[in-house]
Amino acid sequence: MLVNDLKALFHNQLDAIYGKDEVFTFFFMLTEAYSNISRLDVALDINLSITKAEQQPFFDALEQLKKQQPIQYIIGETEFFGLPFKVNSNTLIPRPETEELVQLIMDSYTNKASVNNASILDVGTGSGCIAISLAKNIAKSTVHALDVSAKAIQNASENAMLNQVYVNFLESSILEDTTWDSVFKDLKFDTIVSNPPYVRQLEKQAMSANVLENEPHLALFVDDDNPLIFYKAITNFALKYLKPKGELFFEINEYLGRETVDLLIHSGFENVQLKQDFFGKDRMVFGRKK
Ligand SMILES: C[S@@+](CC[C@H](N)C(=O)[O-])C[C@H]1O[C@@H](n2cnc3c(N)ncnc32)[C@H](O)[C@@H]1O
Repeated sequence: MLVNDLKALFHNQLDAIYGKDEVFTFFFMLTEAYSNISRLDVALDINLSITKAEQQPFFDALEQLKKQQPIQYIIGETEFFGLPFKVNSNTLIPRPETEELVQLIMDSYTNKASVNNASILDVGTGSGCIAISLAKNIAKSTVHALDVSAKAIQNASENAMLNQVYVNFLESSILEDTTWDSVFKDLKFDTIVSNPPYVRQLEKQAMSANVLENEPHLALFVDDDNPLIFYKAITNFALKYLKPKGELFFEINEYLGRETVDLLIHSGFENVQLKQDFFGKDRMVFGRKK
């Protein structure tokens, strides 16, 4: 079959669901993942063809796309901070906003030449995207990462191997403060970072079906009556386990910026700042322990 005919079939069956541009992107993500054919190859060689055996994964992907399954879960891999990450339905698909959070932490280390052998903790690591990106990019750092989900820890461990970095993964709930001493023993951190669950139930109706029906709810949702539950627990944790002058970084719900800033200020953090993401939405809050 000609690759161009296969591409036409994708447009034919999916344009009405996703729009032409998105289908174009999906198709090339699939050709690169399944047959190592680049966009340029397709554009330059209109007679390029693939065998019957090579076609099958494309037909399977087409069916999954029709059901609005995320392309990253279909391919089983995505890119974050320039690195490859395996993803599956047990882990949130890493978002570009979270790359901005990682960049913020990287910048903080550029300004902190005095910190050697930085000790970093990522709470709610999921695919490990934050922890692994920091381990890869901050020289001589020791990175620890926590998640309540054993399947997420499994996925994150595979990603650490894939990216050839060491991360100390811990399976535990940050909400159970009685376990902290046994899990963390005498560890103290220069940086604690978290992108915890922060979507309220009341925001569900504004979410797209492919997120709601495919991504793990454990990673997404909090109760409407206590939307900052993770931020409160992690802030208390940071008061105990951050070194003096250590920093706490959060990705936040765009509608709860003021409340998260107040939480850090009332907990005694200094230099507390709210930062917007690329789209101009309140997305990051950070502060320094006294
Ligand atoms: C929004 S996802 C973030 C995943 C990843 N860090 C990222 O930025 O893509 C939140 C993560 O918190 C984890 N989580 C949920 N409840 C938790 C708890 N009580 N203790 C620790 N982790 C928890 C979920 O399993 C999920 O992996």
